[in-house]
Amino acid sequence: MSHQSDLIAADILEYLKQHENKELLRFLTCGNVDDGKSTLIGRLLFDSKMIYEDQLASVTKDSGKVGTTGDRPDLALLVDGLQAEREQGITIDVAYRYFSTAKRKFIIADTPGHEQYTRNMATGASTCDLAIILIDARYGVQTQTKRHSFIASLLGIKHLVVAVNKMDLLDFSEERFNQIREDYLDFAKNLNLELSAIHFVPMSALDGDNVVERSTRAAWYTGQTLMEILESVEIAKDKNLENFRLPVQYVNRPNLDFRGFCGTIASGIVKPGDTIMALPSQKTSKVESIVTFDGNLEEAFAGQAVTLTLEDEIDISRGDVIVKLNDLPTVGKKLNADIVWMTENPLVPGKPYDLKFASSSTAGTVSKIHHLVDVNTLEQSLADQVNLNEIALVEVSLDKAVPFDCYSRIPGTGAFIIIDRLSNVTIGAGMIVGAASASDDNTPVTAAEKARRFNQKPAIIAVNAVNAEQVVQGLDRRLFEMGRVAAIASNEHAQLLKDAGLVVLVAGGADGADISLAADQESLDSLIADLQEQGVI
Ligand SMILES: Nc1nc2c(ncn2[C@@H]2O[C@H](COP(=O)(O)OP(=O)(O)OP(=O)(O)O)[C@@H](O)[C@H]2O)c(=O)[nH]1
Repeated sequence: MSHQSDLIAADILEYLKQHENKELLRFLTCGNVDDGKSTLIGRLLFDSKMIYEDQLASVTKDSGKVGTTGDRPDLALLVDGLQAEREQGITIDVAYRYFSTAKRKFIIADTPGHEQYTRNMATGASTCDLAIILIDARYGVQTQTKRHSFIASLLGIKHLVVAVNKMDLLDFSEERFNQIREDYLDFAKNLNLELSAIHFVPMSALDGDNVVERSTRAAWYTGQTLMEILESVEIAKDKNLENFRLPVQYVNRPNLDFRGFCGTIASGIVKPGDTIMALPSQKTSKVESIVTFDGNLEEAFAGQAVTLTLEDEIDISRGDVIVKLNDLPTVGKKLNADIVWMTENPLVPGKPYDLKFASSSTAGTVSKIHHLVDVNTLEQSLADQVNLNEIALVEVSLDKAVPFDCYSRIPGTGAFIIIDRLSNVTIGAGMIVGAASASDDNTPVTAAEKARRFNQKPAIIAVNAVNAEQVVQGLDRRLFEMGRVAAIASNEHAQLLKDAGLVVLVAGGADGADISLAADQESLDSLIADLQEQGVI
């Protein structure tokens, strides 16, 4: 639903244009049962005039019968459609509500509390920019508050609003508010959160103090109201514009003359002329054009849905990732990740699962549980299995090497889901912490460390032989196994790679080949020995 605007009557096209260009903020609300979550959402909608009159009339009528607010409309009933379904036992993991104000568009992820909280919250939070953590001012920071905050930090939510609610019951005591803020900050310093990005707001969702309208009862509070925060918190700079990653969702080939790779840019910026590499094939080319519905773009960045066309006919399929040549993700078979377990059957090390990454799917196992994290106390403990709603740091071993990033840097290519092979249901979600090397399996190797190593001694293989594809596939595997990333390039791009300061070996073929090789194991071994001798790998 959208706010009322005079422009709707005066110039509907202009209104629609403005609306389309408004920034979208996704947030989620979390709190204990009865902290006032439904009342708060109802109040946000009501005070921003996003309730239709007939809805209000019906809520007012129902309030007398089933509400908890006497003869005032019980705004919690606005959020009741969901509740009714819950009571009928229909499982709804996350409900999304949409609204807009003159400044922004909003999506609220509303997750039911109760026993399955971790799973639900992880699902709702994974795409959110901001989380509202509700605290009942009478009870202060509770175990649940800590749990929600931990999950929010794990999922990389950058902005938190701690809504200290029901302040009307405590006469808007400044002292109580400050105490809660201190308690919360004391706990939050152990989390991966920027403390200065945490907002605290004293409010009464029931009476509307500091939700949309400024409270007259808390004159001591000079900060923003909740709505002011939601409308102004800076989220544009949360986007990673440094590391280009385009997971390919679809290959558009309407006729023989056009081949475009479509997807939503997970991070970074791309321009025509950029040299790119497709993973896992490691073929390189240059961006020819960035095509969108509204015409070609001079550049595109994180969050935009685009179609790239390339200068060369290279083979890229759905599930591949397009990256820039000078900024590659880690490619490997072992990684460390925080995982949230989402099903009754516990996670057991060694059991085969299917794992789905932004770019590709593969079979694999959890090879080691480093430790469980108690979501309430943040304490770590050893365990031989992970149960429903538990969170653990684990090592994952994959059947084939996949490209990946650290979740904290690039969530789009730093997350994966674990799928049950029989039921095809998602049973876990993982946030990648870094690569895990086979030789040093106790110490996580971060993606940055891996990149550093890679940059020191890159091994780029350029090929033009007829059977080179086959050869390089074998070579790739060996290089991956040795913890090195190799790249395949056409000869044309070999020069580009050289210009970029990378080591280039031209394998096979005639023109100017440094090394020629055939597709047999012996040649492969000798090539590897050569590379090792030269210190390339
Ligand atoms: N005094 C006071 N009561 C409030 C306030 N906010 C909510 N309440 C009351 O607290 C009770 C619980 O509110 P809800 O909004 O239903 O709480 P909830 O967190 O959504 O609870 P669940 O939907 O059960 O998860 C209701 O009786 C509300 O009227 C507030 O700011 N002040």
